[in-house]
Amino acid sequence: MNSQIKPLVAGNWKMNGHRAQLATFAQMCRGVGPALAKSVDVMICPPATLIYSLAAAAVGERIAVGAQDCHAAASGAHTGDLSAEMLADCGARAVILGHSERRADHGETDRSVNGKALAAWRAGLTAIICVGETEAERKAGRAVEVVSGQLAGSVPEGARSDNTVIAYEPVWAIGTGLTPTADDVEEMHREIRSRLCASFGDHGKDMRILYGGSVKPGNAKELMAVANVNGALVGGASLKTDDFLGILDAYRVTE
Ligand SMILES: O=C(CO)COP(=O)(O)O
Repeated sequence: MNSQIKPLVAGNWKMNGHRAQLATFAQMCRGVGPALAKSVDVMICPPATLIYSLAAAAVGERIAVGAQDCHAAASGAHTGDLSAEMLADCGARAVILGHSERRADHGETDRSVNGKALAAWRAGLTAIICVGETEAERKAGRAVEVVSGQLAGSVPEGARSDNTVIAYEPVWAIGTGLTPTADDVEEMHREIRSRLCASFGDHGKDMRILYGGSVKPGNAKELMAVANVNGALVGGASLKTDDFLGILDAYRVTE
């Protein structure tokens, strides 16, 4: 286990969940006791429609609430968009940025993600910046090059370990049940760490690097034990209490 950095397990609910899922969130909160919360930070990033209610339900609990995207501006004529300030106002503490689904569906670029990260910091939110190669890029032997380029373009100057989290999510592992081998994860996370250290010095050393892509209770322990893996960004398995708590078991300390 990576001892000196406190890991973070964040659930990304994507475009799933109605108000009925408040009950699921309450169950999850009951499953995260003080001992577990000592070894891992836990977060759920619901769709924007649920941020306020989940954040209200999270008061006094050990699960934080985050968002899935923000606009780079603080306010203005941007129909349908939400600013980082609005998300913070609703109780979000962090925002996922540059997820591959947003890069694919909404044409987000490293440059736009960079602007959104600055907006997140401006509003006092932690930016969870996603990077990851496609299957074709991995097969072409370009995975490290692609991820390095995304890091260089998406993570603004001034990134610190307390305002930025990196999430490595190979696109081909998202929602497919496929995961890279532990060796492949280790290689990529080592590469990401060395680039973060080169760009951000001590902050790069301490910045959390999450792994995301088909994390399940059955593989969490192995993946979370890989060097420089400081937690997980979980999609499908974060929608069900048992699955999510099963992933968190990777951080339960048995006495
Ligand atoms: O995209 C993801 C989290 O952001 C990963 O999704 P899955 O865990 O469903 O593969």
